[in-house]
Amino acid sequence: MSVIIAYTNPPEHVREYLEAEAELHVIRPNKEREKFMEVLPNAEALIGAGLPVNQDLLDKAPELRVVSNASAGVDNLDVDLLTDHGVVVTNTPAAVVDTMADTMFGLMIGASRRLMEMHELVKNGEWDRNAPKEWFGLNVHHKKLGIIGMGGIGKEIARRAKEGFRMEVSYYNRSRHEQAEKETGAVYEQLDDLLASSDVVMVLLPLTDETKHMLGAEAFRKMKSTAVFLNGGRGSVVDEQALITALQEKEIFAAGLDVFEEEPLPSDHPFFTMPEVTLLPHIGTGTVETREAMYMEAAGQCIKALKGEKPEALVNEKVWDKGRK
Ligand SMILES: NC(=O)C1=CN([C@@H]2O[C@H](COP(=O)(O)OP(=O)(O)OC[C@H]3O[C@@H](n4cnc5c(N)ncnc54)[C@H](OP(=O)(O)O)[C@@H]3O)[C@@H](O)[C@H]2O)C=CC1
Ligand SMILES: O=CC(=O)O
Repeated sequence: MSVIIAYTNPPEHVREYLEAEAELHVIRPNKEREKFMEVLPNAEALIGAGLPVNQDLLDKAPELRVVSNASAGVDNLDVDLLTDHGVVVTNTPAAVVDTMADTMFGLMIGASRRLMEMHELVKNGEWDRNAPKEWFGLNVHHKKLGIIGMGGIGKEIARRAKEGFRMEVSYYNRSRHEQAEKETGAVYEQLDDLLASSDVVMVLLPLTDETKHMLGAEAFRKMKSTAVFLNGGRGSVVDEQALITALQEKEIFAAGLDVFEEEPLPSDHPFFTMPEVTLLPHIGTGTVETREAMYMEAAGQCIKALKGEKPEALVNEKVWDKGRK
């Protein structure tokens, strides 16, 4: 079995695991184009994060049977196309959950309490008096959290918000998840109701044709003027220009973002001059332990699929029942 891992320096135990199971090629496709093109024709599996896999790549990889994304999001892949070609797609939903929940709480407190603004102010030597009221933020505890996208991450956040922060939690999702409601105490609401009543609106949606720009001007107009808006899903789920306008017009209080329509952010982006926006560099899962766990999960799922065993994190269920290569 020939496996490509598209990564600069995979963790040693991941490399050892894969080498014991397959002929492994460690390649950075963008930097080692020639080497990548050389091994693609025989590659049966591709492990990577954010690597676009489209018709062009498929044409060059006729033996490809598995694409294992070392991320929860799969918007870099044309999943329908891969399914049509009988290629199994997997991702890493288990490894990301807890660290993403940590990140979102960091963003929630950071944006609500204006922590980054205060940090800059102290570092700039502007703390020369008792903190005046103009520096105050908003409470998080006992407030209402509205989660949009009640998947693995949303569920963990709901649980912690209820138990740890004593928040009232509601959620909006494509389908209602009664089991998650029982487990976390979160309540299902229609999107408009959630937007109008939440103190913190948190987006954890995947990017798909349906979710692109799902949160736009109309959504921001419905929110409280004290609302804090957070996005940890994908940048393009939000109409960024509409968010900028909503913040400038003070339709909402603040925003905390880990993901953007264009990444990295272009140097002239309006967010850079907006103190009410807390920015992270798409680092929701960026801890040493979790990145390693993501690559290990991706490697495990990949080898399982190559051996014909059904992976737990199968993205394209359809391919398993019919026409898998
Ligand atoms: N910032 C970062 O570093 C990270 C970002 N992410 C992002 O977070 C996303 C969510 O991750 P995760 O919780 O693991 O994913 P899940 O697949 O577990 O959850 C996604 C949820 O979104 C819901 N959903 C999908 N489409 C719609 C829609 N059109 N309208 C309403 N709800 C919808 C799904 O509903 P249903 O149950 O009906 O399918 C599901 O409950 C990832 O796809 C990724 O983009 C993930 C990890 C790290
Ligand atoms: O953005 C990261 C992911 O896991 O998805």
